[in-house]
Amino acid sequence: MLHVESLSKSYRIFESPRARLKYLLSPRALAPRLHRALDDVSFSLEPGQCLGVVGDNGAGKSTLLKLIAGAISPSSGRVVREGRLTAILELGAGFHPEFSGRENIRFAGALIGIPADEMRLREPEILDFAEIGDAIDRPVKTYSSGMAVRLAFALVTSVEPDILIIDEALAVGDQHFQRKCIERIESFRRRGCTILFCSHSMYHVRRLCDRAVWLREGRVAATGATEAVVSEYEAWVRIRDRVQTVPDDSDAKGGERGVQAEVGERRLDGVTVAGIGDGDPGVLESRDLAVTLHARMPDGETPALAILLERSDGVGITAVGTHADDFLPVRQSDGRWSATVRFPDIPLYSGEYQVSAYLFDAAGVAVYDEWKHCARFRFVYPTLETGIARLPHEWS
Ligand SMILES: Nc1ncnc2c1ncn2[C@@H]1O[C@H](COP(=O)(O)OP(=O)(O)OP(=O)(O)O)[C@@H](O)[C@H]1O
Repeated sequence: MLHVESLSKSYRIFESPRARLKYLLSPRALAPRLHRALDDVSFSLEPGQCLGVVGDNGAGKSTLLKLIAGAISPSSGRVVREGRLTAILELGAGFHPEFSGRENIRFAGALIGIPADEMRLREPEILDFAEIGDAIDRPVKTYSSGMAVRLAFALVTSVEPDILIIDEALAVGDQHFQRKCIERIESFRRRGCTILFCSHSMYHVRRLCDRAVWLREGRVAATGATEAVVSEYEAWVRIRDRVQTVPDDSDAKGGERGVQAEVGERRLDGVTVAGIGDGDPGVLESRDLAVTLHARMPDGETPALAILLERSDGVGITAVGTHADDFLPVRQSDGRWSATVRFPDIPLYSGEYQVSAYLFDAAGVAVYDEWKHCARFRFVYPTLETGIARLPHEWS
């Protein structure tokens, strides 16, 4: 239904409007800087699949959706799609501000290829869904952003498309409107409509999408089943939010330091999980889970070490760190720092689990190194209950 192949987009960045004009008038003028907003993105969607597009502000989500909708053209790569596509790209974009909502409905019909008389037939249903009352005959420039998006959503979904693109449309609606939108999106999906849904609301992405793609600085950071991708993104956000500027006297080049930082002297140097048998993943042979972390730090600095334990589908179980538990890692004779965390009689159910390791500064603020999913294991618990963890409990 939709095939996106090595899609990239670079925007030209001009120093000023004047520089833009000069460049347009004379190709020999100073060439603009290029900003790569999307870099080599590929995926395919089948009919009825709903893809959530997640990522930080400026990660390239809207650029991707605009390219798929054909609103802008790619610098390289291609989009192959079938059937009728409709899109809500930017709130209210496409509406003419001076004209009324009703007039805009008629223009929009022409734009999405619906004849005027058919559009008139659909009008009552659109008005009914948008629920903006008399405002339909007022100029769109007087609408609140919530009203504009109600009308945009009602309009775009008045004809069932084969591919529907929704960029952040639910964010401004109230709960009643969000519920209606979700119901409509779900009914489209059941009937085989392919949907791309971009949102900062992980709740909505989890609710609506069966697949997700996480964009980071224009590149695909993760893609796959929604829960795995969204949890990975959320874990990364949690870590990133703890990041602060590294002091000037460090070997860092300054600025904000993310989890991908390559700080040569500050790095993880080994992670082991005790008692994992052969296999992929091997079975944890003990009821206790013990993870040992090793790290290197420059002389005079102490590290904080942490692990994140997740189910293999990305559902987080727990994150623990030496800084939070007031434990100082131990300096070994070879100069490495080490710490072992032990979970006695680990309260998990049978399943596959993964461990990620992190190296922080002593306060647990700056992230120096991260080994994501560096160890995996299977845990076998001899009863049939399911869930995330076995909570201590009692009956009475
Ligand atoms: N027309 C443009 N000209 C120049 N740069 C642009 C243009 N449109 C977007 N960009 C830049 O491209 C990058 C990706 O922007 P995009 O709008 O796709 O991000 P996004 O993930 O949708 O962000 P948000 O969550 O804030 O909507 C950003 O750095 C943005 O500043």
